[in-house]
Amino acid sequence: MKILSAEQLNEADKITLENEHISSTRLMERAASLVFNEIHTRLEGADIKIKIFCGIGNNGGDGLVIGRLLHKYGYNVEVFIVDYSDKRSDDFLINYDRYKKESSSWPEVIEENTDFPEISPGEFVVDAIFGIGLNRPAKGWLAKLLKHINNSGAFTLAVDMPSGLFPNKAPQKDATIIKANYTLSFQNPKLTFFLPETMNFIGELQILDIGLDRDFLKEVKAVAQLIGKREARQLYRPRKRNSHKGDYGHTLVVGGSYGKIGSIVLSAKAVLRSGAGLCSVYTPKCGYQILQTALPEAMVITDKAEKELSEIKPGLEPDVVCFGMGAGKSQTTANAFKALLEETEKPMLIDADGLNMISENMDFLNALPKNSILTPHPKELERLIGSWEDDFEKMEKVKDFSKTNDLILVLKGSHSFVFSEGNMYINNSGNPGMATAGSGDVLSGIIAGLMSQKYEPLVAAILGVYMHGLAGDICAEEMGVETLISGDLCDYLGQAFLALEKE
Ligand SMILES: NC(=O)C1=CN([C@@H]2O[C@H](COP(=O)(O)OP(=O)(O)OC[C@H]3O[C@@H](n4cnc5c(N)ncnc54)[C@H](OP(=O)(O)O)[C@@H]3O)[C@@H](O)[C@H]2O)[C@H](O)CC1
Ligand SMILES: [K+]
Repeated sequence: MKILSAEQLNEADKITLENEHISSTRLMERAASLVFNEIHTRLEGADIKIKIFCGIGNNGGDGLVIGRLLHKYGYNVEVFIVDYSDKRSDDFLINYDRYKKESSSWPEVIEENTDFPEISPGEFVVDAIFGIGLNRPAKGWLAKLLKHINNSGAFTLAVDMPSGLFPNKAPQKDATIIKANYTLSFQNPKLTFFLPETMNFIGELQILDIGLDRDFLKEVKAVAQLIGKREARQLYRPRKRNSHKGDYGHTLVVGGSYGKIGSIVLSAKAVLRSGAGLCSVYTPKCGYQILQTALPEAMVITDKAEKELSEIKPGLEPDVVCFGMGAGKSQTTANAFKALLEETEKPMLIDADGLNMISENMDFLNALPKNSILTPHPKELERLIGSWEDDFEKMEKVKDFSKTNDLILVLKGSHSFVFSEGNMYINNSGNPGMATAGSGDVLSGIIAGLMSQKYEPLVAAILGVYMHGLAGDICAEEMGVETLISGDLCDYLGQAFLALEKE
């Protein structure tokens, strides 16, 4: 699904009105009715106190329509006009009049602190103060009102966006923003819904298709692509019936050091569980028995050194090399890594200590095969590209870094991001249970396993990140987020592939 900016959504709005020959008031009615339906379906007429806070723009107009419909269906609803400006929009005014005509009570107007209503924890708040039109931080009594709502403990539903959050810009450090329990957003998700600094404001997210112009939405260049099941399924290639293990490639996992052999066991297991035909592991001598015992399906080749990688001479030609997990970063290993980079022509996957060694020897980047994949977590990323002011600066820096160096960068996080050629893909599977030791080693193995099956590196990165999250989601459903450990992710990959194939 495309993530669009406020400007693009306003443009879509305009084109829809022209092409459908409808008024903006009709479109508002359509959008807000969908929000009403969602509320009505869940509340089923319950006698719960509903307070709707409406701004004076079109987000506020939506709030008035929702209020009118809830009133019509007999809900216990109170509407408040948050009067932060006298530039009321036309559709706000039309719906303000309609609300007054069709409802027995008139909305209360809030103009200062003393007008704030009391809100109890058991109430239901609808936040329709600001939508995508927010263009500066909320200040003064308005910011206090947002805090008042946040502190009430009431269940808060945000219409289109939590008020105070920009759709495609970082908030100021001290900004006041509605902390929604649930966000019903129109047509397309907005970028700040997925960034680490702002994702916690939206609560649970649901996108409502309000029928904006299909052709426009198809053609417009997205700010980013959100990768869900539908998108992942389009990338997935089911196996042909008539095939053998040679068709699915050979992955070489290189890494491990004394005390860190578990990392490559996890990666190698994930390589095989994601469908690679063959997996070899190149590791210091101390890893031999562990690997042969823990993963008999893998072949093991050992370095001449006992405890660390000293020269990487596997004597075979794999389809893809997955390097770095548990490798350590001694000078000996760094030299071996540099030589490996220089000898390898096919795109590689580099993780963990491989990334750290690059950060300490940035000239290694010149030897990295084009289209290789780097999979840093935020700390490893910082070592690679330096620090950033906010999520937006980080994204710009990563885009530049991946473009300048002709590589694909997977930034791991609650929503992992994939960057390639200036484009951004945001993963929408996964859960907090996956923040556990070795989770990244499994991800590297999945992506490398897909690469060896001749998925293009970018496709392998996007699909791999999605499958990793999906395995985690299925696993967490069954065992809970606390209990999940990385080995489980490998074990649940099978269910994840089955779930992907299912409609
Ligand atoms: N896009 C669509 O397809 C549809 C959108 N709908 C809804 O419309 C809103 C967007 O409405 P809009 O009127 O553009 O903007 P807002 O309601 O979010 O904001 C209103 C005005 O508030 C002013 N503003 C911005 N920031 C502040 C601030 N910090 N303090 C005070 N005032 C502020 C700003 O005007 P200025 O001229 O003062 O700058 C805004 O214009 C969208 O989110 C949907 O809910 C439709 O109903 C369906 C179609
Ligand atoms: K809102």
